[in-house]
Amino acid sequence: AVLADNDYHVTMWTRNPVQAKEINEEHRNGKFLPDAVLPPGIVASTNMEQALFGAELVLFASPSTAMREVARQAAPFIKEGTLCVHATKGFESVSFNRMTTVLAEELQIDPKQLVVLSGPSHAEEVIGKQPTTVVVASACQESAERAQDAFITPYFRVYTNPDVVGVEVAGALKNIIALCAGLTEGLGFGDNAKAALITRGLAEISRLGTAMGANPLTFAGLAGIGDLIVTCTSRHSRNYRAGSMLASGLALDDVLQRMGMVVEGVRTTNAARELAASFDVVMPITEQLYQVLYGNKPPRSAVEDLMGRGRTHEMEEGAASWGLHQ
Ligand SMILES: NC(=O)c1ccc[n+]([C@@H]2O[C@H](COP(=O)([O-])OP(=O)(O)OC[C@H]3O[C@@H](n4cnc5c(N)ncnc54)[C@H](O)[C@@H]3O)[C@@H](O)[C@H]2O)c1
Ligand SMILES: O=P(O)(O)OC[C@H](O)CO
Repeated sequence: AVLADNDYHVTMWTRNPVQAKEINEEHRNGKFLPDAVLPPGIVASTNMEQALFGAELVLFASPSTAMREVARQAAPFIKEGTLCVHATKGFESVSFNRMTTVLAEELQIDPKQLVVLSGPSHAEEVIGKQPTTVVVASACQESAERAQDAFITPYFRVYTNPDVVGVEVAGALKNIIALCAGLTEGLGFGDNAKAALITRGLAEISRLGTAMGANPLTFAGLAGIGDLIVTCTSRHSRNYRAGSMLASGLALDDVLQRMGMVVEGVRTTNAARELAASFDVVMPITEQLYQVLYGNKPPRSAVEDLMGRGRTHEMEEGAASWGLHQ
């Protein structure tokens, strides 16, 4: 819808013919955005070749689990020089690859053509043209600026950033903390607990991200603290809502069934735990959520264990010195 507002001819690809028909004939996407009317110029197709014909920009927005499969189908129809942007917030299962890695492998294009778009941007508000800010990151400044030009509108402000790793890692990991924020709300805890999760969550996201090669400052930006705030506080967040349902005692499978939409934080918790182990990074919140999701640990015990951890310094080892600030 943002691209259509910028006068692009937009074709959406979906595997679901009923959804394509609804978009084409009623300009609605009822299951996902029930209250919205789509710009009438948007066309939907189940035919990948038709959808990508002549495209100068392709936006991949599948769940992370489907990215490789969708990119593989798209690859034969993407021409040289096409800008490939993705808005997916997660890692690939098993390989724990970032999404630009998956896209580079499947599309066989120069990584300079790849861009990640991330930040606090619930679709329900973007479609209503509510003021929203996002970041586009690419290894190539020109590609980032092409994406910025394509997406920027008076209600959708786009910043650029060269830190692809940081923007992708921040966007994926914030969903873990949002699940936890929903859990604490469901347990009846208050705003102090939520603020603690956001702050200490940001600390462990930054630790893993910098170990993976990110610029620490990215985590103070839109993809980092910006998306953490919105996902940990918004009624639109599926991760937050799923966390709150888990706290009510529902089994994980039942929660996912009821959500009927992707809850990226569930798989990302496993991915982050594995990445933390391989980069030798401590992620206590992620570890406790993993035990709740995959080890049947009662959420209340997880909170007790987090609160009862050994005493630590707020900053990284060596990042602060008593002598300097007294
Ligand atoms: N919804 C938001 O506000 C929002 C904002 C920014 C980023 N994201 C990210 O975008 C990604 C997608 O989220 P969403 O909200 O659109 O999820 P969703 O669950 O609402 O929709 C996912 C769509 O992908 C389709 N799909 C699933 N598996 C597929 C496959 N194998 N092949 C083809 N299509 C498949 C589903 O049928 C559905 O239409 C996620 O990584 C999410 O974190 C979402
Ligand atoms: O609904 P969620 O929890 O998947 O969050 C959607 C977006 O990532 C918010 O920026």
